[in-house]
Amino acid sequence: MNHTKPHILVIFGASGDLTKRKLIPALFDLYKQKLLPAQFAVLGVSRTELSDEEFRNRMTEFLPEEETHQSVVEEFLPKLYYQPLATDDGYEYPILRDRLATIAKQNVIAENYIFYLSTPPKLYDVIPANLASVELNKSDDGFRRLIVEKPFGTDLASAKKLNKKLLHYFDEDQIYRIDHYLGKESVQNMLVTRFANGIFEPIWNHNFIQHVEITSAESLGVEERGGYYDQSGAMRDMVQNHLMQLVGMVAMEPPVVIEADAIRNEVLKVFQSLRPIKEDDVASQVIRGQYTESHIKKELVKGYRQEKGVNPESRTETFFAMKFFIDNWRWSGVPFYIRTGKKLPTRVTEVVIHFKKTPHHLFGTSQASQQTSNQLIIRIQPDEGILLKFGMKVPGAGFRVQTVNMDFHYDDLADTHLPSAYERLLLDCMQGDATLYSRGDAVEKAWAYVQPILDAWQNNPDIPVYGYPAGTWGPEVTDKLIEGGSWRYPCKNLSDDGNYCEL
Ligand SMILES: NC(=O)C1=CN([C@@H]2O[C@H](COP(=O)(O)OP(=O)(O)OC[C@H]3O[C@@H](n4cnc5c(N)ncnc54)[C@H](OP(=O)(O)O)[C@@H]3O)[C@@H](O)[C@H]2O)C=CC1
Ligand SMILES: O=C1O[C@H](COP(=O)(O)O)[C@@H](O)[C@H](O)[C@H]1O
Repeated sequence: MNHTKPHILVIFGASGDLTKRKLIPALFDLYKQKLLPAQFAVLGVSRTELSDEEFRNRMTEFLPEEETHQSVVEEFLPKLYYQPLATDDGYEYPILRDRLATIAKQNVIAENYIFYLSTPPKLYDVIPANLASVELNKSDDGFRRLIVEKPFGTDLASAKKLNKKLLHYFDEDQIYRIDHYLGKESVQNMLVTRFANGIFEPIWNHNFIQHVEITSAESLGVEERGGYYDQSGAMRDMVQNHLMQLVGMVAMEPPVVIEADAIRNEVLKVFQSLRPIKEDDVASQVIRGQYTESHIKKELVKGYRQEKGVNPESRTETFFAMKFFIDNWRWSGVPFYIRTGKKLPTRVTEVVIHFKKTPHHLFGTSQASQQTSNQLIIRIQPDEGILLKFGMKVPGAGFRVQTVNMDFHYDDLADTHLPSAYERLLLDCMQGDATLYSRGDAVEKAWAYVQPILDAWQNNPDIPVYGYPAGTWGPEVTDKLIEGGSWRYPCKNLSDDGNYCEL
């Protein structure tokens, strides 16, 4: 059943990269699956002069080419409209209000509007103010929702300021702060793995878990985004938002119900329980790195400082790793390790739960032959799935133990469409479900947690930025972060490791 009410989705920043690469293809996929209401329209808005027809033509390039879709594409395109507008000029907003009313009338759409901010962040407070100036922010007759893209500020102070401004014009329940990691099917599956399985739930705590490792690696560098990235770095780009949200999902208590506030309350509690990092401990608990020139598969690869838009003396981190603790009943004493970086050997995001070893060594005399440490690997991407590693007897004489795999891959499910993160999140917002969107208080709490790290880096130039050759797993010193253990070095396929590893 389609629970989505008729509405118009207004995309600010419609001539930009995100709109063409992610938003329009996601909307098309929803349309194809008949998940959009019959009365639905998209109004693209930005300064570039384009007609409706020109906008439709531009977007066509980003829709799938398969012949079977051509008729669907032809049905979909007329739903797209375009309005050139100086988005930062309040005087132009009556034009927007009138255009919306006309589209609504033409298509018999009730005046329900979603405003998507896909512009440079400097407009995130300007556009809501301008919408309010023509009373597009509130209505008694229809809904008004605001989707805000990341980044939500660049530090704690700016995040608070942004929240305050947004809340001046929209209520919290109208605001949808997007974190596309929460839209990933495999991230949501973490809740199901944890809370729908009697075998996992009882052991998900400090009694059974030795440590938790979270990796989000990218093989790409900064590509065309050097200018943006050099002002941001891995901490602001990936850690404060996506990785913190993953930590929330792994560590949260069971919510009372699967509803937005119940889940978001539990995520907030995790952030509230993070043991604060002291500025003085940053050098030992946190590692930052930057990729340097190297050869990957015999090809010379640029170092970060040679990338377009990057300061040749930049100290911006393209790699980040950290050890931290969650001081609550469930996680007392369990170290968490996270790492993320660009130009690492492969693109992979996964959570590895390392279970404690058995209390007594029964089999064999050497450490290696006696025990395996069981691992549960939740693969977010690619090859989405779950892998359990456990010890089995090597057939034959004696009792030698070897580690074997039990795995599930989403790909094995026949005919299952894994929705893209934007597809899922857009649909949720259309249905008024904010469960997979970040709440303002949690965003601020996440910033508050990482702020001492940013301060330490700013105040203490002696904290090193370690170099690592592009195509490697980050600075060598990262290996020493995990006490008594080592990082998993994942391959493209979830189940591969050891002697065979396709990257
Ligand atoms: N691209 C991506 O994959 C991701 C992007 N984001 C975030 O989404 C937002 C949009 O990103 P992206 O599409 O890549 O950005 P682009 O630079 O490609 O597009 C920016 C858009 O904003 C419009 N715009 C309106 N007013 C202004 C103004 N005053 N100055 C500059 N541009 C203006 C531009 O169009 P015009 O010049 O015609 O007005 C353009 O359509 C950013 O905040 C980014 O951080 C987040 C995650 C991923
Ligand atoms: O938000 C961002 O995420 C992407 C990584 O997203 P993924 O879905 O491909 O894992 C990252 O490349 C980008 O720098 C960052 O802004």
